[in-house]
Amino acid sequence: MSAIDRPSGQQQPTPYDSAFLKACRREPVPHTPVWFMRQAGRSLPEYLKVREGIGMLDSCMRPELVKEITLQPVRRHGVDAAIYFSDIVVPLKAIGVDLDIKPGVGPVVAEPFRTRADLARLRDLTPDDVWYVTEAMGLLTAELGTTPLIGFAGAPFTLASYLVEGGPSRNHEHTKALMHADPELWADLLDRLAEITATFLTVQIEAGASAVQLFDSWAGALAPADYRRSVMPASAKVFETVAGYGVPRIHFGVGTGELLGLMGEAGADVVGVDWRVPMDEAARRVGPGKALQGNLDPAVLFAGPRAVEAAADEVLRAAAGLEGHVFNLGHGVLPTTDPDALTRLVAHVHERTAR
Ligand SMILES: Cc1c2[nH]c(c1CCC(=O)O)Cc1[nH]c(c(CCC(=O)O)c1C)Cc1[nH]c(c(CCC(=O)O)c1C)Cc1[nH]c(c(C)c1CCC(=O)O)C2
Repeated sequence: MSAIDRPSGQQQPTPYDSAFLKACRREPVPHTPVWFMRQAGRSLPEYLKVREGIGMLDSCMRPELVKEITLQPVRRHGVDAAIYFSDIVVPLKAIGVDLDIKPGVGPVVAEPFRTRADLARLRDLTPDDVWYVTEAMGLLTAELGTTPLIGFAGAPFTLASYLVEGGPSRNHEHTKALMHADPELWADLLDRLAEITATFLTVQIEAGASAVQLFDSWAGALAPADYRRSVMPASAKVFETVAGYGVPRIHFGVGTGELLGLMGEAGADVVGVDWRVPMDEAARRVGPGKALQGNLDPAVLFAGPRAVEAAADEVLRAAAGLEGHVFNLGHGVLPTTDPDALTRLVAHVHERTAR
């Protein structure tokens, strides 16, 4: 039985009836569910402790450690979902791309992708390449019980940006240059990445993920016409490949106010919204038939409890008319965030929205 099937008879309870999955399916909820992008990580002292002396990518390949880090924010904050501890570049590393995650910088690729010959460096991903994901997810779902586990992957465009730039980039100039100068090579590159990403998500769903999120973090750098023509087909292919499992598919990017409609159209069930667009306006842009996730500005968490509550209430007011709302930040938890501010925020949203 997969994690999303409705439990029946004497079977173990599953996450199917959790507030998070109900909100994703746009069903009535007992309270608005909350989780935070980057909830597992540097804001938690218990994370820093277990990660001591272990590289980021190494830590992603140790199932017991992944289990512990994934569970930490669930235990501490009482969030409504766990997000699997990994990184968007893990599947690329798993097929042999020479890359590392540099602390304070992000993913750095030894030899940037620029030519057709580079495509040969992107072989198919197989489940065996990421055996540790299957193992860690098995450990996690056994422990999480009715709490849903969210799997994730980087979207083809965001992965391509790291590969082509060779690392984090403000302007994505090499990536956009390739997209415009050699549309055929660009399409082939994104299609390769879509296949790898789809396989990576499939592995996670088969191992028990109750929902999956596609992070197209840097898609907001694109004009809508370029997104539609040169990026959306690859992301749509990813969503289409995993559609048959029936697990909610979340699609998120930063600065994507002008792309929200297209990001829904790409095949998402839930569209992630950053803090720049109010939730009611985001709902208009996305259109009917989709749930929304978001969108408190992560920097507001530094403003003290009263200001955080006021800002959270504003998000809830704007989202009040939505059919499905998953409360989240508009981007990831900032590393210096006070964890207690997150714990208080979860309790506040639950209290305010209890029905
Ligand atoms: C763009 C992107 C990356 N990785 C990810 C994205 C998309 C989300 C987003 O837009 O923020 C996704 C990601 N990365 C990580 C998670 C874990 C799950 C969670 O959300 O709690 C998730 C969902 C762990 C991580 N991934 C990384 C860390 C920090 C490294 C560490 O703790 O040593 C963690 C906890 C490293 C990483 N990896 C990446 C960056 C930009 C960084 C930060 C670099 C830095 O500032 O040090 C690439």
